Amino acid sequence: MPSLKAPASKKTTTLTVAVRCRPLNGIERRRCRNIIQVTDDKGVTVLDPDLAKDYLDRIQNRTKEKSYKFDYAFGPECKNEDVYRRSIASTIAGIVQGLNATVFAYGSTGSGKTHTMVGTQKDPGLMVLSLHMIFDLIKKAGSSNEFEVTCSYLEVYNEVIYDLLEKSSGHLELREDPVQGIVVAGLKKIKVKSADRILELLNMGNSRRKTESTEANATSSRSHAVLEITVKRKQRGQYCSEVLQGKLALVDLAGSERASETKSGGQKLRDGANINRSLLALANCINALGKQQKRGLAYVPYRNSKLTRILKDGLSGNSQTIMVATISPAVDQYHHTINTLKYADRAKEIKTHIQKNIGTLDNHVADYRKMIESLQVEISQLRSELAQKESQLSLKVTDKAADDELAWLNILSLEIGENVQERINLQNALFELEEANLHNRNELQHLDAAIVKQQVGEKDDAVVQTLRSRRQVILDNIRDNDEAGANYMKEIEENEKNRRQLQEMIDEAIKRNGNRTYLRILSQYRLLGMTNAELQFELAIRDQVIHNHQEAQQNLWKMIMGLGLDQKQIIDLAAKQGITIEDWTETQDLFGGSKLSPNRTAASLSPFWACNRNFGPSFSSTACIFQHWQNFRSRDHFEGQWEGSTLCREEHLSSYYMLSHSHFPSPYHGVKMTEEHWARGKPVHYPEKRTTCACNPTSFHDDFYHQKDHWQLNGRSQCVREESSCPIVINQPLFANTAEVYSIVPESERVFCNKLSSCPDMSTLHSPYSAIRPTMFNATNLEYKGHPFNFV
Ligand SMILES: Nc1ncnc2c1ncn2[C@@H]1O[C@H](COP(=O)(O)OP(=O)(O)OP(=O)(O)O)[C@@H](O)[C@H]1O
Repeated sequence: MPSLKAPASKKTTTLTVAVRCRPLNGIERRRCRNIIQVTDDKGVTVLDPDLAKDYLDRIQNRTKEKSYKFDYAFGPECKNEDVYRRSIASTIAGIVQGLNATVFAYGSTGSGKTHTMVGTQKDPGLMVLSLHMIFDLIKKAGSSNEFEVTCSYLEVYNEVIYDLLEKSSGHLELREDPVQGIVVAGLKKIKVKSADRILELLNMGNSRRKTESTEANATSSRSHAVLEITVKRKQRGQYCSEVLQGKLALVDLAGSERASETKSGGQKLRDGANINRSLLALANCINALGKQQKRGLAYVPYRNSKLTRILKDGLSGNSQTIMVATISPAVDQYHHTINTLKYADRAKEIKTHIQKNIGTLDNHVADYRKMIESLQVEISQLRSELAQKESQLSLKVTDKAADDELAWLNILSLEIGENVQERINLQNALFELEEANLHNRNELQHLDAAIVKQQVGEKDDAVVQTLRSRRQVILDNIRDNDEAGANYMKEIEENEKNRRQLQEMIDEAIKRNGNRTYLRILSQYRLLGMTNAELQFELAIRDQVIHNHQEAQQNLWKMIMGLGLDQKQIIDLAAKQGITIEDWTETQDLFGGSKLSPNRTAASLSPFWACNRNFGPSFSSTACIFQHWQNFRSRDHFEGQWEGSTLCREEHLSSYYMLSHSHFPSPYHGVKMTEEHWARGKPVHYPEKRTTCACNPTSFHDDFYHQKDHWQLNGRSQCVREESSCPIVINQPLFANTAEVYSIVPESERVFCNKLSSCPDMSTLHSPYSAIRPTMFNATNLEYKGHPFNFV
């Protein structure tokens, strides 16, 4: 069981924003006026672009001149070295100490992003300078430390991720790892021993990067490039020393432009639209994050583009982040310049949290990761086998129609992959939105209570006014988030429609074709099956991490309980720290079984419950379903029994996870119940041992067996007792199936099943209180087990 570890110290910091103005180029010097003044090492003034002002503007002193202050400002005379030394170097030094950092250049096309990040031979950019510094620091650290440096380089082009260190990279997908955050599955990570080796790789990657000549820039980057350097540090010769892991992401964004300005068409126009989509998503994230500091929980739409998902950590997670906003001094770039400075100004508000990454991986998580790695190896083997078979096939193929068909199938399989990824992404977005709104609703409740208290008692108008305006902000957030949720739902519907179309196309192809194509489809399916398995393992890891967190939280609660504080004192103390206790009953078994706070509403429950309620069947049936013990709480039968919520969770088709929620009668997990544990239908003794079980549904029935007085599922007792009036009392087995969740409300001696989600009608049960998964307790099953458990 994981123990509660003292957390590594976390420091909240704001994004560092540096503005850099490039010099006018030859053509601009002849044709344009310079409108940028870097007033000091922090200030930038954009002069009014209109020299000929109309009379009214002049007499009213109206001007478009604007001044800004940033952390750093660099004029046209500054070299990359100056930018690096003043604004970046100290952050880079943290990488070898186990800290994360992100540096990205943001600005319109031709404003100098690539010049700043990549640079030239004469004026090497921030990527090159950072690498040299990292290796210098490693050298200085001496022989007592052991270092491992790895490097990856990717580009996002037209919303597809490519590996720039691979000669002909396929499409790569993003994966959400609960420990590492967003990772790019299959991205090559090369171990490097010197800065020169990385520079070699960098040059190779840059030569593969998509660039085009546009009206605005002769070598305009059409893709967003991310160079990531990971530095692991360990004390040499020590068997079990801490491993520090620092990560540096250096990002060169593609240029944003208007199609009309770049005079682009065709493919270029498509690139432009996708580039702008990513940049728009980035701008929206900056907006929301900037706002969030002032407004509470507004949803941040990271999921709207691959770029923002990749940059998520740099924008709000564990990273010291530096934004270099690049601007052109040319008067005809006035609007772009103001736009860039506006976002740079907003970005100053963004907060991130920096924390040393100290190796503390649990063994089982590492095991899962190994499994994923071996699966990935298998997938890549399968891919190359497939490629081999295809080339053999194509040697024999003379028929053009068949070739076309194969090409079509290739596109189709890519589309299937994208469709699945998109659906997962959208559903995760819904979860996040729901969680954000849950916090908002919670705060709303507290605010309402505080307003009523003020109005009834102290009557301080200023306080009431402040509370009311905060309330309005929260209401706005809820509305915005609900709107975003509705849009995501629409996108899910659209995605589902596409999925059906793809399925129909495959069915049609199978019907029409002979052996070869059919086999090909099967191979593709197998490949997708592997990817699916990989995704399920990701979920398993996530569940495991959630479970560990719950355990750690429980230990924390124990500690708090040990201090002898009562419920109110704890809530007050937590509120002072800005912490809202959402589910008080989670703590109740730690209070020695005392009953607490029965008056909860959906808003104060755990997020899982509310997500089920708010999104209804279509949401829950595709993501996860949760059931709440609350259904029973008001009933007399349950006086004195547990009243916490139970979380049952099923993900995808092949894995079935049941997480112990601490207030679920967790003392019983993994423990066989015997007579002495029961008195008048209630448990009287809490054994100590706890486990969480995970089992495969195919073996569900076999694992679930009945013994004299208890049912047991993979080591978890289900507490069954026989009574004369009703044959079996099942006290608390609550199960969720992908599309079926039932609660059973006790009605005197009878129990009625309530349908909570889409499922066939359920019969009435002869049992005072129970909730069951019907597929498990069907009549045959019970007859087979020899129990008089009757369906009416
Ligand atoms: N600080 C600078 N000093 C000298 N030349 C610069 C500077 N910044 C940019 N340039 C020059 O301006 C031109 C455009 O710069 P760059 O390609 O870096 O722009 P960009 O913002 O990356 O454009 P895009 O978004 O289209 O890729 C290049 O020729 C580059 O050498």
